[in-house]
Amino acid sequence: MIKIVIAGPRGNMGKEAVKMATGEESFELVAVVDHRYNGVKMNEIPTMEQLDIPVYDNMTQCFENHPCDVLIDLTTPEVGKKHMLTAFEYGVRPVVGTTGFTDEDVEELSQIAQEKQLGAIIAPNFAIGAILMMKFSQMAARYMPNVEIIEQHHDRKLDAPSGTAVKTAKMISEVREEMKQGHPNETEQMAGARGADHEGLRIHSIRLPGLVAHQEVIFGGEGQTLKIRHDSLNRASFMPGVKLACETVMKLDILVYGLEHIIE
Ligand SMILES: NC(=O)C1=CN([C@@H]2O[C@H](COP(=O)(O)OP(=O)(O)OC[C@H]3O[C@@H](n4cnc5c(N)ncnc54)[C@H](O)[C@@H]3O)[C@@H](O)[C@H]2O)C=CC1
Ligand SMILES: O=C(O)C1=N[C@H](C(=O)O)C[C@H](O)C1
Repeated sequence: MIKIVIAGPRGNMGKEAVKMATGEESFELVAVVDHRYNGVKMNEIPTMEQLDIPVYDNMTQCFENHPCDVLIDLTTPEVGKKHMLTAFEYGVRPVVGTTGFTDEDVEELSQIAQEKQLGAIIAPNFAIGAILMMKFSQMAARYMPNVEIIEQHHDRKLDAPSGTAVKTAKMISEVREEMKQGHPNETEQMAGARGADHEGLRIHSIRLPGLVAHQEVIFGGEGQTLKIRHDSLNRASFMPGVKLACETVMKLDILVYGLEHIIE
């Protein structure tokens, strides 16, 4: 039985993760952490799943009262990092879907995981199809290095570009030399028209109500284009990946950044 705590249980992802964790026979949800509520049960909060599970507004207090194996964090980057540091102190393995971590954050957290020999997973995208989209894009970039990313998300999203777009760009950079794209003399008539620049690869972020999470990676070559696209149509699409991460993190003694390292 893997004992789990979830941070962010009222969020889009947190709600889905609560359903997943309580629906799995080998998982036990022991508590949740939400910055607005403390000392109540989930079923006393109308916006939470109606469960007889304690709610804390403080991770330390939560871990003191409920020893557990895995923390699932689905909050914001500042909060997620703090939660991870507390989890490491208590020997709890973090599974983090929260996006917006800097390279320095990931490096710092990796070092701590290594020192403590404690498993941790930060996954910018838990959807299996999105992992494949990233892997296929890396494969295509070897042959078609002119590439741009268009990511589309709901308008409640805080970070841009998305964690998935940043991870895709980094994976492409492993096989593509830094290269400026477009006309050498191009200018932006309006700031931002050419999107964000990752080693010459452009990333464009669209935010609109009605969207969930979508990404298209477009490659251009002489007389041809290639488009690799993934769409998450709901948050349930992420849950098989969250489940797999919770199971896998128990066998790790380092931090793994990206589910592509787990799905071979
Ligand atoms: N890795 C993946 O596959 C996915 C990652 N995400 C990421 O997960 C994060 C959450 O996304 P959503 O659920 O859509 O956002 P959301 O805004 O619906 O939920 C975030 C929740 O965190 C809670 N929160 C904020 N501060 C907190 C604190 N100190 N302690 C406990 N809870 C706190 C908020 O109350 C809110 O309920 C974002 O960073 C998003 O980019 C989202 C979808 C998929
Ligand atoms: O905020 C979201 O919704 C999502 N965030 C992740 C990201 O930033 O890539 C994963 C997915 O795209 C949904």
